[in-house]
Amino acid sequence: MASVLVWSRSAASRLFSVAAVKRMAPRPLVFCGPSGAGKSTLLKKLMADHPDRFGFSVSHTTRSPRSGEVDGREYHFIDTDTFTRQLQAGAFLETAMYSGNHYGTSYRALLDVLESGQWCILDIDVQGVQQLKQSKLLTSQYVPVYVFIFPPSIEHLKERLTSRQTDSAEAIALRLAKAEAEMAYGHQPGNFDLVVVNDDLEAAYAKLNDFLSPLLAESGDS
Ligand SMILES: Nc1ncnc2c1ncn2[C@@H]1O[C@H](COP(=O)(O)OP(=O)(O)OP(=O)(O)O)[C@@H](O)[C@H]1O
Repeated sequence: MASVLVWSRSAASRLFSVAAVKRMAPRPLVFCGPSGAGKSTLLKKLMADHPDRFGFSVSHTTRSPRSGEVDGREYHFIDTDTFTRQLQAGAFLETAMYSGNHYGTSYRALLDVLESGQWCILDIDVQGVQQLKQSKLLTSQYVPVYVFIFPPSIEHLKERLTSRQTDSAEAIALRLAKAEAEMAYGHQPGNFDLVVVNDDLEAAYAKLNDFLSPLLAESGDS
């Protein structure tokens, strides 16, 4: 009887520690939405409210480094042949092409952040989200949280992109053209765990934070 009790205690503590390990696992946080919807603005607030809980993975790109950019810090800068080889070897979780250059998030880059104990923010477009949803590693081991940020309207989006003053008129037109299809994907039920309309910034942030805070608490102190 005593030995059964001893076994039960150790079994219970084993079970408890397995549950604790599961509970502790940080998660990939996927942020999607049209350019100018306010993803970076909301992420900045989230990171300020939960210091040290989030990290960004370092992507690979075939574009040339800009002045001040350091290989391995802003991006891993690689040539097209290397990108193609790594892509064929299955190194990337998601890839995209912008302005004639390849970009990709490698499994390794994501795992580096998660294994350091931080949630990993993935600010990616709809194609990236679709690729991520195919990933067996993510669905079985690391379950992402998918968030979509909507602007109040296309008119607001245009106004925000224009007043941000970071893009040419041509680039803004391209971003707006892409926005409609992206928002249609965001509207489809089941594609995202949370959708937020970023109209009033404080209200939008409160909705995001109310949703994420309990999830963060599950994987450590928030
Ligand atoms: N709720 C809001 N009301 C008004 N302006 C906002 C709001 N949220 C963000 N903005 C402004 O809109 C502009 C676009 O926001 P932001 O750069 O965060 O968008 P983004 O989705 O990260 O875009 P991108 O994908 O191009 O990086 C910024 O100038 C930002 O200050």
